[in-house]
Amino acid sequence: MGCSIWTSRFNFGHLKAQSKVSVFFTMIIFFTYLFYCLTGYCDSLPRPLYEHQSVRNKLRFEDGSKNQRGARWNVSTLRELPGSNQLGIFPQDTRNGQREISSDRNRQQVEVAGNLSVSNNFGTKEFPQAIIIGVKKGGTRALLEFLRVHPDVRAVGAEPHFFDRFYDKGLEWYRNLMPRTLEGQITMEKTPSYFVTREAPRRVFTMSRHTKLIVVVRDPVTRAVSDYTQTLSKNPGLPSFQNLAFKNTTSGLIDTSWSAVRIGIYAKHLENWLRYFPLSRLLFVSGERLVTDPAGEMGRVQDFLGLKRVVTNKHFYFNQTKGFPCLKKPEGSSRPRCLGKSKGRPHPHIPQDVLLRLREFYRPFNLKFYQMTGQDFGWD
Ligand SMILES: Nc1ncnc2c1ncn2[C@@H]1O[C@H](COP(=O)(O)OS(=O)(=O)O)[C@@H](OP(=O)(O)O)[C@H]1O
Repeated sequence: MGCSIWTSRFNFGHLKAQSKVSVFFTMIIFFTYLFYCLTGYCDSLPRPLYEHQSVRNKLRFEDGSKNQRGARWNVSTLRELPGSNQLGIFPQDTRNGQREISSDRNRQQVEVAGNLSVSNNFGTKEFPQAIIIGVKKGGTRALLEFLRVHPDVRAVGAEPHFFDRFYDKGLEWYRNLMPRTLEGQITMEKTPSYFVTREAPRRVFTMSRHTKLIVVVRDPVTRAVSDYTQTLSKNPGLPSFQNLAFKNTTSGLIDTSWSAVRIGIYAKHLENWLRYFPLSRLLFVSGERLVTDPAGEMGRVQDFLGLKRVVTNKHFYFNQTKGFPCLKKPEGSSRPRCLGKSKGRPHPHIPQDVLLRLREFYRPFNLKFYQMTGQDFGWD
């Protein structure tokens, strides 16, 4: 029956066999396209530039202005935008059940899995106005994830390592790694090895002398043990901590060529940065207080960055099992999340006399660092 309707409506009798075949295929293509559009995929086709612009012009902040610093997006306007759901603008539409920010890689997977935010599609890629330059194992990941909760902060998840490893790729390469930002939002990245890279201060200065620099510092002895723990986890055959820390165990001479020791001589590395940047461009965050009072430390960071104090006590809860503060609602998710297993892991036992000797070694450098920064971190 269906077949007879088909033949009565579309009588191809007068056409040659070849023409019949081409009409048949044209219709298949047409109906496939129609089906595609009905299921919503046509929205992903490229649109003319002026259409993108008009979409962008539709974006307004809640107070009615455009691009105003500190203002929030008018979410209802965004919901009305064509294709907004396909862009995954609203995290609640794209939850993927992942609870831990377990690593840089996972962070990116979370983003790729559908949590593309507004700024992934609108705005421009800018050089970072602020960089977390160190220190390794200081708590840099925690700080970056806490900052990403702020609506005016957009940050790269992975460590770009531009100013130490990939400088020859050029500044445009670096800028391209950045997430898109809207006016009023700041771009950030974190690469803890910058703090100890000799060329990094000059290179960052060349990019912009106005770059704000954040250093998360932690008791250098605990930091060294944390660093050692990380290397040990990748290489279980590693010699003992004391074997690596001392040039000679009987003389008790510290081996400063071991990076786990060298990184903790903060005063020496800071001197390098102060050749290019005034102290006012640097903020020193206490890694210890970031654990005991994350909201307090975040207050200082937001002030330094010229941001409204949005990330406060209400964003954190203390996870008893992990023994660390975790986020109630990290960026792009509405579920509580702690940092991954490699953050806040147990350290191996190091003999007390070894730790005391190392503490003694660091004392003069710590005092110098307190003087230089005007802050007493209380490690001694
Ligand atoms: N909220 C929260 N959750 C988990 N871990 C936290 C947190 N805040 C600070 N820390 C401390 O961060 C230490 C890791 O520092 P980094 O992120 O700078 O490490 S890395 O250099 O990026 O590898 C990590 O070091 P370890 O304890 O040695 O694992 C933690 O002590």
